Amino acid sequence: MSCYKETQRKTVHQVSTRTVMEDTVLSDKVGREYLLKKGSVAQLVIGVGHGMEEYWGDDVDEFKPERFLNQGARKGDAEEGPGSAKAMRTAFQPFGGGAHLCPGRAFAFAEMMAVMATLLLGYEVETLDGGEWKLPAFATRSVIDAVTKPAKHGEGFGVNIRRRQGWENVQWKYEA
Ligand code: HEM
Repeated sequence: MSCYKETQRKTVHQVSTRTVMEDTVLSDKVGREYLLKKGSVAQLVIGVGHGMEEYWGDDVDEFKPERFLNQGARKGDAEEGPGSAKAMRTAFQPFGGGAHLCPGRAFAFAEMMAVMATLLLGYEVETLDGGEWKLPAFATRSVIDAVTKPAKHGEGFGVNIRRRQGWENVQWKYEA
């Protein structure tokens, strides 16, 4: 679960687009005000909050699933600031929020868990040279990328997959 969330944090870069219905003033926590004019288009880039040190701490650039461990137990924590359960909850919006919160999120989660469980149970997955797996560098992303891609189109990032011994003839069936 924590790997799933950390992968989303590092890769989901969706943009929510809204039309401003009325002149609206937003203020930030240092008191600066921003006027959003009626009729203009506002875009909220989810990946920005996913990469801000003030929410995640100075290890924000690392792939570190442990940060999501015990999140349920930490829910009521009074602690604030970088890396706190509260800060992470505020910044972590892979499925958007509010009226347009992704209705497919449970389905997407079930699909990903099914694929991961299948791979872990039934297959051997190895790097091309048989060595340790390393997180690839990410390509520079633009605001229109929903998901961050590996640099150089994933060059050198292949894996060998084969059926695990004893699981060669297993047929997989998924029910929801
Ligand atoms: C990991 C996979 C997915 C991610 C990261 C994701 C992310 C998002 C985000 C961020 C939004 C909000 C967009 C906005 O605020 O304008 C959204 C909306 C939406 N998603 Fe997903 N989504 C995923 C999978 C799915 C799946 C599997 C389905 C359908 C089976 C789906 C259907 C929708 C629909 C219909 C909306 C529009 C909801 C509305 O406007 O009220 N999504 N999604």
